[in-house]
Amino acid sequence: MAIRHVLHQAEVHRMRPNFPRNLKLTKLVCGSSKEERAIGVWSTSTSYDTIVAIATPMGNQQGSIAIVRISGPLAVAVVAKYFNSSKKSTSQRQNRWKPKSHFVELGTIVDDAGLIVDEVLVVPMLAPRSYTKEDVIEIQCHGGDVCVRRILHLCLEGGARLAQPGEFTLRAFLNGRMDLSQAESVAQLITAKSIVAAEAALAALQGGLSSFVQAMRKDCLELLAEMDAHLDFEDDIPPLETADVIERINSLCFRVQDSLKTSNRGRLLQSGMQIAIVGRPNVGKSSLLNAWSQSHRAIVTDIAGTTRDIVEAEVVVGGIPVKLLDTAGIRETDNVVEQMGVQRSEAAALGADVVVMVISACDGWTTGDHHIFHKIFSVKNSECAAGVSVTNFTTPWVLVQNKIDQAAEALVPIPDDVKTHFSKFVPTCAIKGIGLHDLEAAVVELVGLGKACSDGRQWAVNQRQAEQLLRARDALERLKESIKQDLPIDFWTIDLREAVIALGQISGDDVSEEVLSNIFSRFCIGK
Ligand SMILES: Nc1nc2c(c(=O)[nH]1)N(C=O)[C@@H](CNc1ccc(C(=O)N[C@@H](CCC(=O)O)C(=O)O)cc1)CN2
Ligand SMILES: Nc1nc2c(ncn2[C@@H]2O[C@H](COP(=O)(O)OP(=O)(O)OP(=O)(O)O)[C@@H](O)[C@H]2O)c(=O)[nH]1
Ligand SMILES: [Mg+2]
Repeated sequence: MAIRHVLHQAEVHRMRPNFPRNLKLTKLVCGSSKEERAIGVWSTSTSYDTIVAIATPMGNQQGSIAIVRISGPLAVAVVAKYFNSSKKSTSQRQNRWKPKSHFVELGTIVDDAGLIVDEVLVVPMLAPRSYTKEDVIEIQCHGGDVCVRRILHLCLEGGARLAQPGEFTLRAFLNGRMDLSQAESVAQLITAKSIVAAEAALAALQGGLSSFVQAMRKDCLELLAEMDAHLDFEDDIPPLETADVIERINSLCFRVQDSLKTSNRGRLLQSGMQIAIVGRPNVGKSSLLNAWSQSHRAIVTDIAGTTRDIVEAEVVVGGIPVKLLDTAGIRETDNVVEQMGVQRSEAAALGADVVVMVISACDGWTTGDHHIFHKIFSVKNSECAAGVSVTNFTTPWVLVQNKIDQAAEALVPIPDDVKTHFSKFVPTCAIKGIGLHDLEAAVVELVGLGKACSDGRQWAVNQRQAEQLLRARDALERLKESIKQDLPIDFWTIDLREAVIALGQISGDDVSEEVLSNIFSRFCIGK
């Protein structure tokens, strides 16, 4: 039968310091009935039951060692049922296993029938000195699915329940080990596909992003307190200095904007980057892809219209994986196959994170170039205007002027109205590999990959965090407007409160159950 505890809010916060204060919690459930398990990640993990999961990969890869991790008040009791320590003297004398925190113990796992299941190492980490701040026991057993699954089943029979995805880290968050942005970075670290991405996640895990956001939230709260004091005791305190308030809001806006700048980098670290190489036939797009990827992926001939389909090559730019897309030369054509190729080229350019447009330096800027540019640029821009990207990040365009070996001058004149839309101009000679270094440097700079090094900040915000930062920024902008229009202080506090809530959605101080479930359900089991 399930045991139910009814706890007061104060008691909840004593036991779970990071429990979001905006969530009303009237009842904590402790038990394992079907009905209670069906309540979901949130409700079950706010209870005090004991969870267990396999923390190491399962299935396809065969590891030599695997770890079963248990966390919760019954962790010691569950393991004690099955663990037979090789330190016989103590365990036999007291007839009960007494784990010593942070000391590894060798022994065997023995099932109810007395059969040895595996020889294991057990690592007890007793509350609060553990990842979840609860009693945690790790059982390190032999790899392969059999041992680890048998031990998992024993733990389940012994009184633990299977952990939901991300539930260990959810507990680490609720119990005050880390804030929400740090918890999110744990998932980012596990799924990182490059060293740079891992470094960014680690910087956030170490609290870089948390302290930045928490400092902003604290400043907002202080300002809010001053405004509230004015509303309550207007006559007793000197009036608010508008200039001072505006200055403080400006500083906040600047910091919000500063952190938003990392969001494009965050997106690219998470998912990699696609660069489309577009241009007229025969300007040297395929030669450029081959030179950049140091391969012969694409066929190169002096016949215009050689490339008909998208040709992909993988390179690493600024530490992140990049997919280069060589496309069919874009031109008006009656050939059906070539027409389809041209459509694919345009689609590739529309989906790319960076567009590299290649022209031939010996031909200069031709009407064909003009046509291609306007066609793709107008469609891509209308997408941005429609709000496809959260941070209004517009895709950078790079103009590569190829075949400089045959041109009279390195940089051909480009019409002014076109020139402004290109962020970088790079002269190259694809067949000799000249200018590729500059091209990479241009891309790194344009997508903000280099910034981490220059100001020492490595973390980058994810899409969810960027959305909240935008919300905070808009609220602060509205606040400035209200002050300028001399609206009553009540109006100011509405916007400022909104900024506080938005920042609290990043730190986890103000966060809905739905958002938490959403974040943690994307973790892997055992984390
Ligand atoms: N075996 C194992 N390896 C692991 C983890 C784990 O949980 N188990 N980690 C899980 O993510 C990561 C390491 N992170 C961890 C962070 C904090 C604590 C911890 O127990 N902290 C306590 C105790 C510190 C002490 O007393 O030395 C604390 O800070 O209070 C453990 C692991 C990666 N490697
Ligand atoms: N001199 C010189 N020739 C080049 C250079 N880059 C490419 N070429 C030549 O230009 C011709 C066309 O090169 P490709 O790379 O096939 O051109 P493309 O833009 O892919 O052409 P399509 O696939 O038809 O759209 C080939 O003969 C290349 O050897 C360069 O930098 N200098
Ligand atoms: Mg080609």
